[in-house]
Amino acid sequence: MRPSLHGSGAELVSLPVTELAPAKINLALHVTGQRPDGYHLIESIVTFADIGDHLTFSPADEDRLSLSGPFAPAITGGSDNLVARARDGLRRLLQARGVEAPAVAIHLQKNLPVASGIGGGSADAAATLRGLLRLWSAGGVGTDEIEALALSIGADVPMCMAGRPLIASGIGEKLSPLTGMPRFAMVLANPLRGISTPEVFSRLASRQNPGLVLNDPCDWMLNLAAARNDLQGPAGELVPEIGALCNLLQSQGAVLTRMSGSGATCFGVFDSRRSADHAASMLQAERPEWYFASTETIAGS
Ligand SMILES: C[C@@](CO)(OP(=O)(O)O)[C@H](O)COP(=O)(O)OP(=O)(O)OC[C@H]1O[C@@H](n2ccc(N)nc2=O)[C@H](O)[C@@H]1O
Ligand SMILES: Nc1ncnc2c1ncn2[C@@H]1O[C@H](COP(=O)(O)OP(=O)(O)O)[C@@H](O)[C@H]1O
Repeated sequence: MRPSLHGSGAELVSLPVTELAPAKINLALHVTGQRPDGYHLIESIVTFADIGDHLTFSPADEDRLSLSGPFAPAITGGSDNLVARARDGLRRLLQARGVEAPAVAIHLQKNLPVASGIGGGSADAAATLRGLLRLWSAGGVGTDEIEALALSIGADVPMCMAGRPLIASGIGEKLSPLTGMPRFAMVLANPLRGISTPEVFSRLASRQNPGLVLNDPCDWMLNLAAARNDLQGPAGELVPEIGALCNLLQSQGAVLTRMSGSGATCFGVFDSRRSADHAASMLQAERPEWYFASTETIAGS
C-alpha cells in the first residue's frame, strides 16, 4: 500500500511518520564532579544500537498515546510519559512562534527494558521531537531552542537526538562527535530489575574521579579497556545481579563487559555478530527470566 502524503505547500510528509528510538550505550562513563544544583559532571563515550523502541506519528482529532510491545506494561501512556512530555513541550515552543502543532496520534512499541541505563525513555523523547518536527513540517525551528527543550526533558535527551557515536560531557549535554568509532557486535543483558538513576548517583563514594583518556585513536578496544563506568560500583550494591551478568557474558566469550549508564543493563563486546547472536541465545536459554539482545552498534561517520 502506498503511504499517504500530508502537509501543505512544498513540504509533503509520508504517513505515518516513523522513528526508531535506538538503545543508547555508555561504553564508558566517568563522573568528574558535581554542579551546585546537584547534577553530576560526566565524561562519557556513547554509541547507539541497531535495536530500540519504534514510534509512529499520524494526524488525529485529538492527542492519543498508545503503547504495545514487551515492556509496555512497565509504563503508562499518561502525561508523565517522556513521549507526552516531548510532544507537549514541542507544541508549546512551536505555538509561541506561531507554528501550528495540531493533534497527533502516537504509537510507542516499547521493546527496551525500562529504567535500565540504555536511555529508553530519553530515546523515545528524542524520537518524538524528531518525528513531530517532520509531521508538523517545523524543521526550520531554531536548533538552540530544540536543544534546550531536549535538555529540559532529561540530561540524556540531547545525546539521543544526536543519535551518533560521541563523547558527552557537562551533565551530558556537551556533545563531540566521534567520527572514527567502529561498529561493535554486542550482547545487551538486563536482570529486569529497574534501577533509579538519582539513587545510583547518590551512592557514589567519590564524585571527583579522573576524566577520560583516549590514548590510541586507532585502537578503540584499548581505549575502552582503560576506561570505566564509575556508576557500576554503586549500581552493583543495589542490584547484585550486575556482577553475575558480566560473568555470564564473559563465560560466552565477551572480550569486554561493562554496565551502561546507571544500569542495570550490561553489555558484552564480541568479536563478530555471529558470536554475539550465539551468545545471546545461549544466555537466554540459561536465564529465561532475564533480557538478552544481540545487536551491532552504529559506526561514527
Ligand atoms: C546516567 C545516564 C548516563 O547517560 O544515563 P541513564 O542511566 O539514565 O540511561 C544519564 O546521565 C542520566 O540521564 P537522564 O536519565 O536523562 O537524567 P535526568 O532525567 O536528567 O536526571 C535524573 C536524575 O539523575 C541525576 N543526574 C542525572 C544526570 C547527571 N549528569 N547527573 C545527575 O546527578 C539527578 O539526580 C537527576 O535528578
Ligand atoms: N517512554 C518511556 N520509556 C521508558 N521510561 C519512561 C518513559 N516515559 C517515562 N519513563 C520513566 O522514565 C524513567 C527512566 O526510564 P528509562 O529512560 O527507560 O531509563 P534510564 O534513564 O535508566 O535509561 C522510568 O522510571 C520510567 O518510568
